Amino acid sequence: MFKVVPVSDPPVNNQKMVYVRAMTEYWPQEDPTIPCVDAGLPFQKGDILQIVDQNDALWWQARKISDLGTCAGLIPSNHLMKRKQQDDMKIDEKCVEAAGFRRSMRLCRRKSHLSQVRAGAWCADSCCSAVGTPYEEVMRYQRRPSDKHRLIVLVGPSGVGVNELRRQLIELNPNHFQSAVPHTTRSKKSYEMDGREYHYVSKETFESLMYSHRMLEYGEYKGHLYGTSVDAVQAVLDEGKICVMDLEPQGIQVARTHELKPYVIFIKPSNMSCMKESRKNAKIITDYFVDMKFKDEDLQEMEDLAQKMETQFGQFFDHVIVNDKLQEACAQLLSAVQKAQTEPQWVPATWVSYDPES
Ligand SMILES: Nc1ncnc2c1ncn2[C@@H]1O[C@H](COP(=O)(O)OP(=O)(O)OP(=O)(O)O)[C@@H](O)[C@H]1O
Repeated sequence: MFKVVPVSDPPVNNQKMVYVRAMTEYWPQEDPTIPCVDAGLPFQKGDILQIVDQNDALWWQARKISDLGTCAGLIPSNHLMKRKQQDDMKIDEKCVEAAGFRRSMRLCRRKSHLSQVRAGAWCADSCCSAVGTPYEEVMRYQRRPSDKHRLIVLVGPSGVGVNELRRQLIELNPNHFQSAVPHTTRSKKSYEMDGREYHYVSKETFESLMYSHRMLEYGEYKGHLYGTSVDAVQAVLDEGKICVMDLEPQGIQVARTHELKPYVIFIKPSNMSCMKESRKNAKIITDYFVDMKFKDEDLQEMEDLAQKMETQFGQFFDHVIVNDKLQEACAQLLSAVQKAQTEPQWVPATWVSYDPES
């Protein structure tokens, strides 16, 4: 049975329009259970959908907001999509593959301790999100000038230029952009100052932050713990500045809270031939060598990892920047960061209607 909904504005029957972010993808052609393939609406992770009708328990009608002029199409209801995901054994295969993500020792982040400790978490986190919430209800949010700034999160495969872009952005206006000061359990060096390079804390203090979920990411390196706390980010935001941080992608879900309202930017490598040209003088730091030149296999590895990140975490990316020419990427980053703070954006509905009492 179908209900035919004419394309109209305002909403039919004065129903409140519901908007959702697709946390998974859907291809009607590959779904043998859809009542009418031609009526199906294909969508990708991260697409924002306007739900036109959700009266049927199994099949909803929706439009993509990028294409509101077109007719609504059929999509599986929340309930049906969850059931499909649970039945779909492919999810398990993806997990096995994801669990194999390792940054090589050769092309390893300086914060390699983080990736090593958290590598196993990629699998668990991504699968939870896959079977947990097929659709996340979203609303338009526009930051008022009196509100704190949104946290800017940069994500990307190791070596793509996340740190370089963050550095360049901060250099443009250090009074406006700032990184959060990380915590460490290692002892302070003579030239360092508490609260400048790091917050130097005991293992007990660090662990209590970890267990009370106040660490956005953390890991161990040469026997010492390192991490970035929610409070360190808040301290930057409380000063009226924009906090810019890079995160491993599995940390995105931890950061996605009403308090931080992160805007996630994925930094992506361009194609191999462009990368070979733009990175011919670039240097990377590995666990063993400082200032190594990029090899072809490093660039290939970067491309592969970027693809996997997009497949697994693309639903969380608010914006994507291809980092080919550095100055262009930097200009794009500045513009995206400004838009995130001044223009309406889709965010989880719970961030807008947040009730601290509930
Ligand atoms: N668009 C670009 N063109 C040329 N060189 C670049 C570009 N982007 C970054 N680089 C250079 O590539 C190298 C690696 O960049 P960066 O350290 O920022 O990588 P990353 O993504 O932070 O990874 P890691 O955490 O492993 O260092 C640096 O030498 C940086 O200056």
